[in-house]
Amino acid sequence: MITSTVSSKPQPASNSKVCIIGAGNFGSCLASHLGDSENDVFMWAREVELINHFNLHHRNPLYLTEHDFPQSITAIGPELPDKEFIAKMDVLLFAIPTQFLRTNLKYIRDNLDLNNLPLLIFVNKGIEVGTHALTLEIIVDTCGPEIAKAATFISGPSFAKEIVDRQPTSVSVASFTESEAQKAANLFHQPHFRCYTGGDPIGIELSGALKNVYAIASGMSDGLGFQNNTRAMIITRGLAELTCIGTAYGASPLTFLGLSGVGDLFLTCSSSNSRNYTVGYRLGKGESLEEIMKTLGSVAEGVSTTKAVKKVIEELGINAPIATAVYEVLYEGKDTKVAVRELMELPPSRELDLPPTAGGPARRLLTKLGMDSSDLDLLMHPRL
Ligand SMILES: NC(=O)C1=CN([C@@H]2O[C@H](COP(=O)(O)OP(=O)(O)OC[C@H]3O[C@@H](n4cnc5c(N)ncnc54)[C@H](O)[C@@H]3O)[C@@H](O)[C@H]2O)C=CC1
Ligand SMILES: O=C(CO)COP(=O)(O)O
Repeated sequence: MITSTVSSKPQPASNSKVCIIGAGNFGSCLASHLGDSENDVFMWAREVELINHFNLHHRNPLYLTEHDFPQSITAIGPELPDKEFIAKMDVLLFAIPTQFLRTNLKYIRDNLDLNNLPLLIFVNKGIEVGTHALTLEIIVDTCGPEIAKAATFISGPSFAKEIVDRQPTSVSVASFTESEAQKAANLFHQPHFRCYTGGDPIGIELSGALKNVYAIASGMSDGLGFQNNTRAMIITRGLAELTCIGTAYGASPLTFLGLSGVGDLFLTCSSSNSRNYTVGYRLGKGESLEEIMKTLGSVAEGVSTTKAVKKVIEELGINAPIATAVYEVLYEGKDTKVAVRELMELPPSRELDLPPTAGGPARRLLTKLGMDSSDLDLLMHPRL
């Protein structure tokens, strides 16, 4: 396992000071989860009305509106936390959509002290449009390699609403710095919430981002009126595509069999509680993407990620027909029924073929992180 040279704080115990950047469905869900176990939680929001309402009523007026939040949470904002505030935090957790992360990190970078770094956790599931960068790369670009190596990623089948209802849930937690992943796992662990640690942050990031694209495909199929066989086909072929893209990228194929991979793929492809599934379902019913986006009321990362994935697939020279079909429906106006017919008319092919040459994008990312090619072997064959 690779280690970072930043000097991070010791294991946060309960009574840790946690600052969550983002007060949407997942940010406020995690604030509630961590507030439940006696941490001092500060939840940053952009919306002044949300902050005032939350501090008065311990309810979020915009997201998870029925939930009573623990008294130990204080809403802060709309200015991002300053250096003095961050210096007091044991944990800084980012729960905002991927497309807004770079701007916010650029600001926060100047307020981070490398000699007294809080545990940094990222839970967003997407790929940046334009750069097609993973979150790890956004962190290297904005905060430098040492902070990126210490960053920890949490991903897996975890609807916000079900976590606050204390439904038994498990997630994957990965970092290049094992001790940071372990700290995050200990922090989040509760009787209804289990964490499994691993050393393939690139793999868990790719699975979290890509499953959203297949959730759109699955929703589309259900919206068109197809039934269980078709959904099972999309989930299974989606897993094959996802594993193929991820392996060519430089992640471990085994990661895609974990909670962040098949676990989250299965969840979001089969539930109308998923926003990405819902986007697909409504497209299948004939609504326009524009109308859906205007009325969804919450982020569906798969919509922007599909654009970035198209670039990744092209660069890798990978055949990913389902992701390509989703792109054509979302961005080239292809009719959903035509997309399905074309997919079904593809010639027979081998069921599972992992790409022979692997690892270009991951190798470039590791170079940015100051790691070498032997680290890629570690990444592709990690101790999961
Ligand atoms: N909702 C869920 O069950 C889960 C969500 N996630 C991931 O967490 C991330 C956040 O998702 P949600 O909280 O569900 O989204 P949401 O749509 O419920 O909330 C988005 C939050 O981001 C904030 N935001 C919007 N634009 C911003 C900007 N320019 N700068 C800073 N903040 C901005 C909004 O004010 C809001 O607080 C996404 O990447 C999502 O895929 C991951 C696991 C589960
Ligand atoms: O990632 C999620 C649950 O694990 C949430 O999925 P949606 O963003 O599609 O709602």
